Amino acid sequence: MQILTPHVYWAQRHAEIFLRVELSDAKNLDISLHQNNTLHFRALGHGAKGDNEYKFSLEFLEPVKPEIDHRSTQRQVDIKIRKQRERWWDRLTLQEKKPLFLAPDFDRWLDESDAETELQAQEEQKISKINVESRVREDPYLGLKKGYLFMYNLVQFLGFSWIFVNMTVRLFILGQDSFYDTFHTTADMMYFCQILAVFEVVNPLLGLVKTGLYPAMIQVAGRNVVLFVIFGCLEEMQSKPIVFFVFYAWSSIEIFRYPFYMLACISTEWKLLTWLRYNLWIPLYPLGVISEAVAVIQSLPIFDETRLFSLPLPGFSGRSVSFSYTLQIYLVLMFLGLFVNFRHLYKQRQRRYRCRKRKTH
Ligand SMILES: CCCCCCCCCCCCC[C@@H](O)CC(=O)SCCNC(=O)CCNC(=O)[C@H](O)C(C)(C)COP(=O)(O)OP(=O)(O)OC[C@H]1O[C@@H](n2cnc3c(N)ncnc32)[C@H](O)[C@@H]1OP(=O)(O)O
Repeated sequence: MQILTPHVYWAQRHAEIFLRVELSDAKNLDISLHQNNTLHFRALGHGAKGDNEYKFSLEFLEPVKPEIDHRSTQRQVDIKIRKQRERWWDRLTLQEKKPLFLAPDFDRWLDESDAETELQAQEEQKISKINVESRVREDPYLGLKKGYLFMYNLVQFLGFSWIFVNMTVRLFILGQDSFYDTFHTTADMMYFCQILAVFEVVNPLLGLVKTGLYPAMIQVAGRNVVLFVIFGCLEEMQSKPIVFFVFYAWSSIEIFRYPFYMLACISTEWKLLTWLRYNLWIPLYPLGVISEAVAVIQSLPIFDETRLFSLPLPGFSGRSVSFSYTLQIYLVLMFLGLFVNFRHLYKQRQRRYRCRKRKTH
């Protein structure tokens, strides 16, 4: 039997060296370290030249620790070696010329600055773990708070799911006809969910969640104006198709946002759900605001006609200022609110993916 050299791929971190030996079903592994910096490898396995004995030696640039971790899988042999001094190496081997059988492992490859970022992220993770653990020790009501938040999110999730499923099923069955009675079929549940949504503002006020207070206020107040004032008070608005678009935009995001929070309460994360929570708003938020704006615009002549909520002018008997003027100011506020919340959601998204990127690199 010939003795051959396998292909070896390598990568490093500040503290470790990773070697991947391309040898499947490796047996009789003999991996040893000599004089602190020379690795000898010998094994029987299936490599580039079929079933054979393969071996190689590597004299490392600097001394490494004597203990070697290795794991043989069906496809390869993974070896992890710890450096004696935690520092970045310019190359793997003492000899400047790279051995022919050695190549970078691009699956694991990081350059020095990426490796530093990874190290930093690991440190931050450790610190936040310690913080969480100490918070758990410090806060005797943490379980109660998490339980309350979990229940709150569950109820909202069920409420918005009911609305979303109801509207979707009716859309499939009735087509466009379903637009006209969205309000009559789903308003009670929407009232319930949006009254409950006042807790979106209460929760950060009580320090239960890290939500920005103003974005939450804008969100809740903005939706409740449309729901209770525009749709709730004007019967003429209730049978308009725009109700469908407003309710659909709201419920489409909430069926993902609330389960995302539920999982956060039990320290769990589903990548797809996180992705949906932090991306779906990009098309939905402008669509939602545009739909709400259309609803407000459609209500203006109705307020002019019915004089509902109009402000009596003192000294001008029988004359009043129509509520539609207030709503026109509100329309401007809406777009300011859209800007504030869009920026907030964008920052939340950046924050989430910055943390994730650090974790996965
Ligand atoms: C009468 C005067 C009226 C004046 C108002 C005038 C302006 C009106 C403007 C109206 C515009 C509104 C338009 C709107 O209605 C349109 C739509 O909604 S369209 C549909 C699309 N919409 C969306 O996508 C927005 C959905 N809403 C939100 O995302 C939130 O409400 C918002 C406050 C905007 C942002 O959320 P938040 O700041 O909480 O961000 P995060 O989700 O990243 O959470 C931060 C951390 O807090 C934890 N958290 C938050 N809530 C909970 C909870 N309930 N349970 C558990 N944990 C929670 C979350 O996990 C994050 O923690 P970590 O950082 O550790 O991950």
